[in-house]
Amino acid sequence: MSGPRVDLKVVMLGKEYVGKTSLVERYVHDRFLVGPYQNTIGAAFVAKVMSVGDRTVTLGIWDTAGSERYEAMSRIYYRGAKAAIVCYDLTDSNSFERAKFWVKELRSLEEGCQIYLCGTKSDLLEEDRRRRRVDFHDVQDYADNIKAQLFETSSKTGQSVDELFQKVAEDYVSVAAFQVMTGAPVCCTAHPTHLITCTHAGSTHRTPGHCWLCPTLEV
Ligand SMILES: Nc1nc2c(ncn2[C@@H]2O[C@H](COP(=O)(O)OP(=O)(O)OP(=O)(O)O)[C@@H](O)[C@H]2O)c(=O)[nH]1
Repeated sequence: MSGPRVDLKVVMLGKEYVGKTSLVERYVHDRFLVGPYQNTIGAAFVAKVMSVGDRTVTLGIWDTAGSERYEAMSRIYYRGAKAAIVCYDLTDSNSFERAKFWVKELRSLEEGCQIYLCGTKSDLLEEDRRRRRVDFHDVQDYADNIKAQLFETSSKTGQSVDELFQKVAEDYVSVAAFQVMTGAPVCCTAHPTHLITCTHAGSTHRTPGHCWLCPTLEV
């Protein structure tokens, strides 16, 4: 892959057991792990390089723990994220309430973060439509209201998983292109010392900010 490099921090949020880790596993390793459920502790990080047109995009994905016990930690991980994939389980209405909680929080604390709502485990509905507990049209209305995009995915079959992450990257690249045109700060790459190099209107300078590799550090 060639072309200008773009780094994009993405955070996965949502109630425990909704399938955040499985979504990342399917996208990054194209696999679905069977076996006993293992909850995420704190958060896990994985990077995936992909392309959008002539751009090389490195997605730095933070998979947070859904358990409310780790709620305070999740806040650390979404700081500076440019995209949040807020997951809920299509067969669990409570998980959608929890998704709304995260949306509210992101909207008030992380304004620059684009939100993607993701209804998970769609394969379970293929097996039995009556298992759906979150209505598609209700969520679509909600998504329109909060200016989010909506996907329904299955990590088991892979349905719409690549499309979701591809859209996240494409949206970010087009926002960055718009910022180049308007002269707004655009492309921040992590510096080894955790300082941020910011390319702004053609000149490169170091500026305070968050390192997408290390969300806890502020300089
Ligand atoms: N049928 C089906 N099961 C899924 C799917 N995605 C996840 N699961 C199952 O749901 C359970 C929870 O999945 P995880 O990916 O660990 O959920 P999580 O949201 O990361 O959970 P926490 O780490 O606790 O926040 C596991 O038993 C998965 O196998 C899916 O698309 N279809």
